[in-house]
Amino acid sequence: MNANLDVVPMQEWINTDGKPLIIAGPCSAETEEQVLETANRIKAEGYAHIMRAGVWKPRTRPGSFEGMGEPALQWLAEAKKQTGLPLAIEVANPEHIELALKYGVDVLWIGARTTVNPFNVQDLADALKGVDIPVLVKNPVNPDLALWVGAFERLQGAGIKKIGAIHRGFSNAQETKYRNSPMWQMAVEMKRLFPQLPMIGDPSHMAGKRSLLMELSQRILDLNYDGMIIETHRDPDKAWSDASQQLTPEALGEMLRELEVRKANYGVEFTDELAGLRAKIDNIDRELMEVLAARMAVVEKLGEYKRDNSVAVLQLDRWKQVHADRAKQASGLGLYPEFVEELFKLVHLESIRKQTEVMHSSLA
Ligand SMILES: C=C(O[C@@H]1C=C(C(=O)O)C=C[C@H]1O)C(=O)O
Repeated sequence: MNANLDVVPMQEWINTDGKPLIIAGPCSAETEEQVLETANRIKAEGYAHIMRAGVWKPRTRPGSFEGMGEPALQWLAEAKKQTGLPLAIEVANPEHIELALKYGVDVLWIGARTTVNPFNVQDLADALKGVDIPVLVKNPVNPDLALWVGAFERLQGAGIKKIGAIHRGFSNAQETKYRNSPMWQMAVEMKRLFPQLPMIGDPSHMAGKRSLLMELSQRILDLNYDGMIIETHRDPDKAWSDASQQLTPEALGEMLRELEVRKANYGVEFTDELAGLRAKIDNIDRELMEVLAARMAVVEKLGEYKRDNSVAVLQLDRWKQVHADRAKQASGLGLYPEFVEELFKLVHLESIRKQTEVMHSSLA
Protein backbone atom coordinates (compact mmCIF):
# COMPACT_ATOMS: atom_id res chain seq x y z
CA MET A 1 0.00 0.00 0.00
CA ASN A 2 1.35 3.36 -0.97
CA ALA A 3 0.39 5.69 1.88
CA ASN A 4 2.09 8.12 4.16
CA LEU A 5 0.86 9.36 7.50
CA ASP A 6 2.29 12.36 9.32
CA VAL A 7 1.85 11.41 12.97
CA VAL A 8 2.54 13.42 16.13
CA PRO A 9 4.04 10.95 18.66
CA MET A 10 1.51 9.90 21.28
CA GLN A 11 3.66 11.06 24.20
CA GLU A 12 3.37 14.60 22.85
CA TRP A 13 -0.37 14.68 23.50
CA ILE A 14 -0.66 12.36 26.48
CA ASN A 15 2.14 11.71 28.91
CA THR A 16 2.12 8.13 30.18
CA ASP A 17 5.75 8.09 31.35
CA GLY A 18 6.49 5.49 28.70
CA LYS A 19 3.87 3.08 30.08
CA PRO A 20 1.00 1.73 27.97
CA LEU A 21 -1.80 4.28 27.69
CA ILE A 22 -4.90 3.22 29.62
CA ILE A 23 -8.28 4.62 28.61
CA ALA A 24 -10.92 3.33 31.01
CA GLY A 25 -14.55 4.04 31.66
CA PRO A 26 -18.09 2.81 31.26
CA CYS A 27 -19.49 1.63 27.96
CA SER A 28 -22.19 4.28 28.39
CA ALA A 29 -22.73 7.32 30.55
CA GLU A 30 -26.08 6.38 32.14
CA THR A 31 -26.72 8.79 35.02
CA GLU A 32 -24.81 11.61 36.67
CA GLU A 33 -24.29 9.48 39.75
CA GLN A 34 -23.00 6.51 37.77
CA VAL A 35 -20.56 8.68 35.81
CA LEU A 36 -19.18 10.45 38.88
CA GLU A 37 -18.92 7.34 41.03
CA THR A 38 -17.23 5.36 38.24
CA ALA A 39 -14.86 8.24 37.49
CA ASN A 40 -13.82 8.63 41.12
CA ARG A 41 -13.31 4.91 41.61
CA ILE A 42 -11.17 4.78 38.42
CA LYS A 43 -9.16 7.75 39.65
CA ALA A 44 -8.63 6.14 43.05
CA GLU A 45 -7.14 3.05 41.38
CA GLY A 46 -4.55 5.25 39.67
CA TYR A 47 -4.08 3.35 36.39
CA ALA A 48 -6.07 5.49 33.96
CA HIS A 49 -4.63 8.28 31.83
CA ILE A 50 -7.96 9.08 30.14
CA MET A 51 -11.59 8.37 30.98
CA ARG A 52 -13.92 7.05 28.28
CA ALA A 53 -17.72 6.91 28.14
CA GLY A 54 -20.33 6.43 25.47
CA VAL A 55 -22.59 9.44 24.95
CA TRP A 56 -24.26 8.30 21.73
CA LYS A 57 -24.37 4.56 21.19
CA PRO A 58 -24.71 3.01 17.74
CA ARG A 59 -26.63 -0.22 18.42
CA THR A 60 -27.10 -3.22 16.22
CA ARG A 61 -30.88 -3.15 16.56
CA PRO A 62 -33.24 -0.33 17.49
CA GLY A 63 -34.81 -0.48 20.91
CA SER A 64 -31.53 -0.90 22.79
CA PHE A 65 -30.24 1.95 24.94
CA GLU A 66 -28.84 4.56 22.55
CA GLY A 67 -27.02 6.88 24.95
CA MET A 68 -27.99 9.94 26.96
CA GLY A 69 -26.64 12.60 24.58
CA GLU A 70 -25.85 16.13 25.72
CA PRO A 71 -26.70 15.71 29.45
CA ALA A 72 -24.07 12.96 29.59
CA LEU A 73 -21.48 15.51 28.41
CA GLN A 74 -22.33 17.71 31.39
CA TRP A 75 -21.76 14.79 33.78
CA LEU A 76 -18.49 13.94 32.05
CA ALA A 77 -17.29 17.53 32.27
CA GLU A 78 -18.01 17.38 36.01
CA ALA A 79 -16.17 14.04 36.28
CA LYS A 80 -13.15 15.65 34.63
CA LYS A 81 -13.33 18.54 37.08
CA GLN A 82 -13.43 16.18 40.05
CA THR A 83 -10.75 13.72 38.90
CA GLY A 84 -8.55 15.68 36.50
CA LEU A 85 -8.83 12.81 34.01
CA PRO A 86 -9.02 13.92 30.35
CA LEU A 87 -12.08 12.67 28.48
CA ALA A 88 -12.48 10.53 25.38
CA ILE A 89 -15.78 9.88 23.61
CA GLU A 90 -17.00 8.44 20.33
CA VAL A 91 -18.29 10.84 17.70
CA ALA A 92 -20.28 9.79 14.65
CA ASN A 93 -21.44 13.06 13.08
CA PRO A 94 -20.46 16.75 12.98
CA GLU A 95 -23.01 17.67 15.67
CA HIS A 96 -21.36 15.21 18.06
CA ILE A 97 -18.02 16.91 17.41
CA GLU A 98 -19.44 20.35 18.06
CA LEU A 99 -20.93 19.24 21.39
CA ALA A 100 -17.81 17.31 22.40
CA LEU A 101 -15.71 20.44 21.87
CA LYS A 102 -18.26 22.60 23.70
CA TYR A 103 -17.97 20.41 26.81
CA GLY A 104 -14.17 20.19 26.73
CA VAL A 105 -13.73 16.60 25.58
CA ASP A 106 -10.01 15.96 25.07
CA VAL A 107 -9.81 12.99 22.71
CA LEU A 108 -12.31 11.79 20.09
CA TRP A 109 -12.68 8.38 18.56
CA ILE A 110 -14.42 7.20 15.45
CA GLY A 111 -16.30 3.95 15.95
CA ALA A 112 -16.01 0.80 13.87
CA ARG A 113 -19.45 1.29 12.34
CA THR A 114 -18.49 4.78 11.21
CA THR A 115 -15.02 3.92 9.89
CA VAL A 116 -16.65 1.64 7.31
CA ASN A 117 -18.40 4.58 5.67
CA PRO A 118 -16.15 7.04 3.79
CA PHE A 119 -19.02 9.57 3.53
CA ASN A 120 -19.35 9.67 7.33
CA VAL A 121 -15.60 9.82 7.87
CA GLN A 122 -15.26 12.68 5.37
CA ASP A 123 -18.07 14.60 7.16
CA LEU A 124 -16.18 14.17 10.44
CA ALA A 125 -12.88 15.22 8.87
CA ASP A 126 -14.53 18.34 7.39
CA ALA A 127 -15.97 19.23 10.80
CA LEU A 128 -12.51 18.86 12.35
CA LYS A 129 -10.75 21.30 10.02
CA GLY A 130 -8.79 23.78 12.11
CA VAL A 131 -9.40 21.83 15.36
CA ASP A 132 -6.35 20.53 17.23
CA ILE A 133 -7.59 17.40 18.98
CA PRO A 134 -6.32 13.81 19.03
CA VAL A 135 -8.56 11.47 17.04
CA LEU A 136 -8.45 7.69 17.38
CA VAL A 137 -9.92 5.53 14.65
CA LYS A 138 -11.33 2.10 15.41
CA ASN A 139 -10.85 -0.55 12.76
CA PRO A 140 -13.82 -0.90 10.40
CA VAL A 141 -16.15 -3.80 11.28
CA ASN A 142 -14.91 -5.70 8.22
CA PRO A 143 -11.22 -6.60 7.87
CA ASP A 144 -10.42 -4.03 5.19
CA LEU A 145 -7.05 -2.43 5.87
CA ALA A 146 -7.39 0.14 3.06
CA LEU A 147 -10.65 1.41 4.55
CA TRP A 148 -8.97 1.85 7.94
CA VAL A 149 -6.01 3.66 6.34
CA GLY A 150 -8.43 5.74 4.24
CA ALA A 151 -10.03 7.13 7.40
CA PHE A 152 -6.62 8.34 8.60
CA GLU A 153 -5.93 9.89 5.21
CA ARG A 154 -9.22 11.78 5.36
CA LEU A 155 -8.31 13.11 8.82
CA GLN A 156 -4.86 14.09 7.60
CA GLY A 157 -6.52 15.97 4.74
CA ALA A 158 -8.21 18.05 7.44
CA GLY A 159 -4.85 18.70 9.12
CA ILE A 160 -5.28 16.25 12.03
CA LYS A 161 -1.89 14.81 13.02
CA LYS A 162 -2.59 13.62 16.55
CA ILE A 163 -3.97 10.30 15.43
CA GLY A 164 -4.03 6.73 16.70
CA ALA A 165 -5.58 3.43 15.75
CA ILE A 166 -7.86 1.36 17.97
CA HIS A 167 -7.91 -2.34 17.18
CA ARG A 168 -11.29 -3.61 18.40
CA GLY A 169 -11.54 -6.76 16.29
CA PHE A 170 -13.74 -7.69 13.34
CA SER A 171 -17.34 -8.86 13.05
CA ASN A 172 -17.89 -12.56 12.66
CA ALA A 173 -20.24 -14.23 10.21
CA GLN A 174 -20.49 -17.22 12.54
CA GLU A 175 -20.43 -17.54 16.28
CA THR A 176 -16.85 -17.66 17.59
CA LYS A 177 -15.08 -17.51 20.92
CA TYR A 178 -14.79 -13.74 20.50
CA ARG A 179 -17.45 -11.08 20.03
CA ASN A 180 -15.15 -9.54 17.42
CA SER A 181 -12.30 -11.69 16.15
CA PRO A 182 -8.97 -9.97 16.70
CA MET A 183 -7.37 -11.03 13.38
CA TRP A 184 -4.08 -9.84 14.83
CA GLN A 185 -2.43 -9.86 11.43
CA MET A 186 -4.45 -6.76 10.48
CA ALA A 187 -3.01 -4.71 13.32
CA VAL A 188 0.48 -6.09 12.80
CA GLU A 189 0.28 -5.09 9.12
CA MET A 190 -0.92 -1.62 10.14
CA LYS A 191 2.10 -1.33 12.45
CA ARG A 192 4.41 -2.52 9.69
CA LEU A 193 3.07 0.11 7.29
CA PHE A 194 2.92 2.95 9.82
CA PRO A 195 5.33 2.20 12.70
CA GLN A 196 4.82 5.69 14.10
CA LEU A 197 1.02 5.33 14.38
CA PRO A 198 -0.03 4.58 17.97
CA MET A 199 -1.91 1.28 18.20
CA ILE A 200 -4.40 0.85 21.02
CA GLY A 201 -6.07 -2.47 21.76
CA ASP A 202 -9.71 -2.76 22.77
CA PRO A 203 -9.92 -6.09 24.60
CA SER A 204 -13.50 -5.34 25.78
CA HIS A 205 -14.96 -5.37 22.28
CA MET A 206 -12.78 -8.25 21.11
CA ALA A 207 -13.86 -10.34 24.10
CA GLY A 208 -17.52 -9.57 24.63
CA LYS A 209 -17.14 -11.30 27.98
CA ARG A 210 -15.16 -10.67 31.13
CA SER A 211 -13.46 -14.07 31.24
CA LEU A 212 -11.47 -13.38 28.07
CA LEU A 213 -10.23 -9.90 29.01
CA MET A 214 -7.07 -10.99 30.76
CA GLU A 215 -5.69 -13.22 27.98
CA LEU A 216 -6.55 -10.64 25.31
CA SER A 217 -4.96 -7.80 27.26
CA GLN A 218 -1.76 -9.78 27.76
CA ARG A 219 -1.71 -10.61 24.05
CA ILE A 220 -2.14 -6.91 23.25
CA LEU A 221 0.80 -6.00 25.47
CA ASP A 222 2.92 -8.82 24.06
CA LEU A 223 2.34 -7.38 20.59
CA ASN A 224 3.75 -4.08 21.84
CA TYR A 225 0.63 -1.97 21.53
CA ASP A 226 0.86 1.59 22.80
CA GLY A 227 -2.13 1.18 25.05
CA MET A 228 -5.58 -0.22 25.75
CA ILE A 229 -9.12 1.09 25.96
CA ILE A 230 -11.16 -0.95 28.44
CA GLU A 231 -14.72 -0.69 29.67
CA THR A 232 -15.33 -0.49 33.39
CA HIS A 233 -18.59 0.14 35.27
CA ARG A 234 -19.41 0.68 38.94
CA ASP A 235 -21.91 -2.21 38.83
CA PRO A 236 -21.19 -4.16 35.61
CA ASP A 237 -24.10 -6.61 35.76
CA LYS A 238 -26.52 -3.70 35.91
CA ALA A 239 -24.91 -1.78 33.00
CA TRP A 240 -27.36 -0.49 30.40
CA SER A 241 -25.08 -1.67 27.59
CA ASP A 242 -22.32 -4.30 27.27
CA ALA A 243 -22.96 -5.68 30.77
CA SER A 244 -21.11 -8.95 30.19
CA GLN A 245 -17.81 -7.41 29.09
CA GLN A 246 -17.38 -4.75 31.79
CA LEU A 247 -15.73 -5.13 35.17
CA THR A 248 -15.54 -2.90 38.22
CA PRO A 249 -12.80 -0.25 38.38
CA GLU A 250 -11.18 -2.27 41.18
CA ALA A 251 -11.31 -5.58 39.29
CA LEU A 252 -9.79 -3.79 36.31
CA GLY A 253 -7.02 -2.49 38.55
CA GLU A 254 -6.32 -6.01 39.78
CA MET A 255 -6.21 -7.31 36.21
CA LEU A 256 -3.91 -4.55 35.00
CA ARG A 257 -1.53 -5.16 37.90
CA GLU A 258 -1.31 -8.85 36.96
CA LEU A 259 -0.41 -8.12 33.34
CA GLU A 260 3.19 -8.27 32.37
CA VAL A 261 4.64 -5.39 30.35
CA ARG A 262 7.65 -6.82 28.56
CA LYS A 263 10.52 -4.91 26.95
CA ALA A 264 10.06 -3.92 23.29
CA ASN A 265 13.57 -5.08 22.37
CA TYR A 266 16.20 -7.62 23.38
CA GLY A 267 19.11 -6.19 25.33
CA VAL A 268 22.67 -6.02 23.92
CA GLU A 269 23.67 -8.96 26.14
CA PHE A 270 21.68 -11.28 23.85
CA THR A 271 23.16 -10.05 20.57
CA ASP A 272 25.40 -13.06 19.83
CA GLU A 273 22.90 -15.70 20.83
CA LEU A 274 20.22 -13.89 18.89
CA ALA A 275 22.33 -13.66 15.74
CA GLY A 276 23.03 -17.42 15.94
CA LEU A 277 19.39 -18.39 16.36
CA ARG A 278 18.25 -16.00 13.63
CA ALA A 279 20.82 -17.42 11.22
CA LYS A 280 19.32 -20.88 11.93
CA ILE A 281 15.85 -19.53 11.14
CA ASP A 282 17.14 -18.00 7.90
CA ASN A 283 18.46 -21.41 6.83
CA ILE A 284 15.32 -23.27 7.81
CA ASP A 285 13.18 -20.74 5.91
CA ARG A 286 15.30 -21.28 2.80
CA GLU A 287 14.75 -25.04 3.11
CA LEU A 288 11.04 -24.46 3.64
CA MET A 289 10.86 -22.50 0.39
CA GLU A 290 12.86 -25.14 -1.49
CA VAL A 291 10.39 -27.76 -0.30
CA LEU A 292 7.46 -25.55 -1.30
CA ALA A 293 8.97 -25.00 -4.73
CA ALA A 294 9.41 -28.78 -5.15
CA ARG A 295 5.76 -29.34 -4.19
CA MET A 296 4.68 -26.67 -6.64
CA ALA A 297 6.67 -28.31 -9.45
CA VAL A 298 4.66 -31.53 -8.90
CA VAL A 299 1.43 -29.51 -8.76
CA GLU A 300 2.40 -27.99 -12.11
CA LYS A 301 2.93 -31.48 -13.63
CA LEU A 302 -0.52 -32.51 -12.37
CA GLY A 303 -1.85 -29.30 -13.93
CA GLU A 304 -0.40 -30.23 -17.32
CA TYR A 305 -2.03 -33.64 -17.05
CA LYS A 306 -5.36 -32.01 -16.20
CA ARG A 307 -5.02 -29.59 -19.11
CA ASP A 308 -4.21 -32.31 -21.64
CA ASN A 309 -6.99 -34.59 -20.41
CA SER A 310 -9.60 -31.92 -19.70
CA VAL A 311 -9.82 -32.62 -15.96
CA ALA A 312 -11.04 -29.90 -13.56
CA VAL A 313 -8.45 -28.08 -11.46
CA LEU A 314 -10.21 -28.47 -8.11
CA GLN A 315 -10.32 -32.04 -6.86
CA LEU A 316 -12.42 -31.81 -3.75
CA ASP A 317 -12.03 -35.37 -2.46
CA ARG A 318 -8.27 -35.20 -2.72
CA TRP A 319 -8.21 -31.79 -1.09
CA LYS A 320 -10.39 -33.00 1.81
CA GLN A 321 -8.00 -35.88 2.30
CA VAL A 322 -4.92 -33.60 2.24
CA HIS A 323 -6.58 -31.13 4.63
CA ALA A 324 -7.53 -33.77 7.21
CA ASP A 325 -4.30 -35.71 6.94
CA ARG A 326 -1.96 -32.73 7.37
CA ALA A 327 -3.83 -31.53 10.46
CA LYS A 328 -3.43 -35.01 11.96
CA GLN A 329 0.28 -35.06 11.16
CA ALA A 330 0.59 -31.61 12.74
CA SER A 331 -0.50 -32.88 16.16
CA GLY A 332 2.11 -35.63 16.01
CA LEU A 333 4.79 -33.03 15.33
CA GLY A 334 3.70 -30.75 18.14
CA LEU A 335 2.38 -28.15 15.70
CA TYR A 336 -0.88 -26.34 16.38
CA PRO A 337 -3.38 -28.10 14.05
CA GLU A 338 -5.28 -24.89 13.23
CA PHE A 339 -2.05 -23.26 12.11
CA VAL A 340 -1.26 -26.17 9.79
CA GLU A 341 -4.84 -26.15 8.45
CA GLU A 342 -4.55 -22.46 7.60
CA LEU A 343 -1.14 -22.98 6.07
CA PHE A 344 -2.38 -25.77 3.80
CA LYS A 345 -5.44 -23.73 2.81
CA LEU A 346 -2.99 -21.14 1.49
CA VAL A 347 -0.84 -23.78 -0.19
CA HIS A 348 -3.94 -25.28 -1.81
CA LEU A 349 -5.07 -21.89 -3.09
CA GLU A 350 -1.65 -21.38 -4.63
CA SER A 351 -1.86 -24.83 -6.28
CA ILE A 352 -5.21 -23.84 -7.77
CA ARG A 353 -3.74 -20.57 -9.02
CA LYS A 354 -0.76 -22.35 -10.54
CA GLN A 355 -2.87 -25.01 -12.25
CA THR A 356 -5.30 -22.41 -13.58
CA GLU A 357 -2.31 -20.63 -15.10
CA VAL A 358 -1.19 -23.93 -16.68
CA MET A 359 -4.73 -24.49 -18.07
CA HIS A 360 -4.68 -21.07 -19.70
CA SER A 361 -1.23 -21.66 -21.17
CA SER A 362 -2.87 -24.18 -23.59
CA LEU A 363 -4.97 -21.34 -24.99
CA ALA A 364 -1.90 -19.29 -25.89
C1 LIG B 1 -2.57 -31.04 -6.85
C2 LIG B 1 -3.86 -31.21 -7.23
O1 LIG B 1 -4.71 -30.16 -7.51
C3 LIG B 1 -5.39 -29.42 -6.51
C4 LIG B 1 -4.43 -29.11 -5.44
C5 LIG B 1 -4.24 -29.93 -4.36
C6 LIG B 1 -3.05 -29.74 -3.45
O2 LIG B 1 -2.43 -28.69 -3.50
O3 LIG B 1 -2.74 -30.66 -2.66
C7 LIG B 1 -5.17 -30.94 -4.12
C8 LIG B 1 -6.27 -31.11 -4.89
C9 LIG B 1 -6.60 -30.22 -6.04
O4 LIG B 1 -7.68 -29.40 -5.66
C10 LIG B 1 -4.46 -32.57 -7.35
O5 LIG B 1 -5.44 -32.70 -8.07
O6 LIG B 1 -3.92 -33.49 -6.70
